[in-house]
Amino acid sequence: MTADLDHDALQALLDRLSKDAPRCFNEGKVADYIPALGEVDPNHFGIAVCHVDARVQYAGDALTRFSIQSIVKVHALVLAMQRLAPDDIWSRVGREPSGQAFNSMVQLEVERGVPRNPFINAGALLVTDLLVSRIVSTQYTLREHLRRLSGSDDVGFDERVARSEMDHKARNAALAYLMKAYGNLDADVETVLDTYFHGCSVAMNCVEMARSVAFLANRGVNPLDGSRVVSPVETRQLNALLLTCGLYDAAGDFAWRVGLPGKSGVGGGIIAILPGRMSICVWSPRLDGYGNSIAGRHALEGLVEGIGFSPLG
Ligand SMILES: NC(=O)CC[C@H](N)C(=O)O
Repeated sequence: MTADLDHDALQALLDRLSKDAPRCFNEGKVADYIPALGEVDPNHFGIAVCHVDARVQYAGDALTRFSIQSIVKVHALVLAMQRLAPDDIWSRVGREPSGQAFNSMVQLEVERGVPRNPFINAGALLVTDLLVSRIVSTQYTLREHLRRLSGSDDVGFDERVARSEMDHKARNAALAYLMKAYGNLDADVETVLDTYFHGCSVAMNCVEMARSVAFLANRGVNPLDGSRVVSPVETRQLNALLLTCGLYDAAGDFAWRVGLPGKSGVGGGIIAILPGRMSICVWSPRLDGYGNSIAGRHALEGLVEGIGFSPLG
């Protein structure tokens, strides 16, 4: 097993992945259903890893901030797990892969307003509802949570992106109202949407993002400051959910190719966890039809191959 590539060998691997990434730049396109996201230069690529001893290594545009979008669904769920009893969460949202697009409506109707998991849009709206119903100033709390986890105290919302999402809210609003109609959403729908869109709008770079999820590689402890984020059992549960549901209806293919728990966002970011070793964040804005970064996924395949180890064998 070569899981413990030394510093220089891993750096050489990250540099090579970054150099090879432009090969993917003729495929896929930037998410433009949120107009403010459509303005991003599509040909960026960045990659960062955060080791469980808090050391960071990176290559490419790893210090350029991007819209974290659905990756925030992980941080929002963690906040809910910190503040609420398990039953309060899991009686309202499932833990099964959806096999449907991240913003699909069909299943939600058939399953009477109970989202399949917290990582599709309906599930994240539900988690947001849990948060806004119980926490005063959820946006502020979420921002502080991200700042603490990433170790960057200027991480914040991109108001232009949040507004752009609100201006094009129809589908997310439909999901939220459908849950409301089934009695599975307590708070005011517009408040839930505004809070959810602000979470999606947060701008972070690959280094900040890798740091913010390093606790998932470290049995629930943030290696930056030694603070406990979640318990070891909750860490395992979160990683299980990431592996089965983190890339929506491409979760099976991602597990097949990369073999790591992961979460993508339509800003082109993907996080992945190598338990016991490191967290990873890649970013490249061109997306495939599932809303996942093409160059990002390729790079993660290359990284796992280069490291020669995955928790799946
Ligand atoms: N997959 C994503 O990143 C989707 C997030 C986006 N803000 C949306 O709600 O549509």
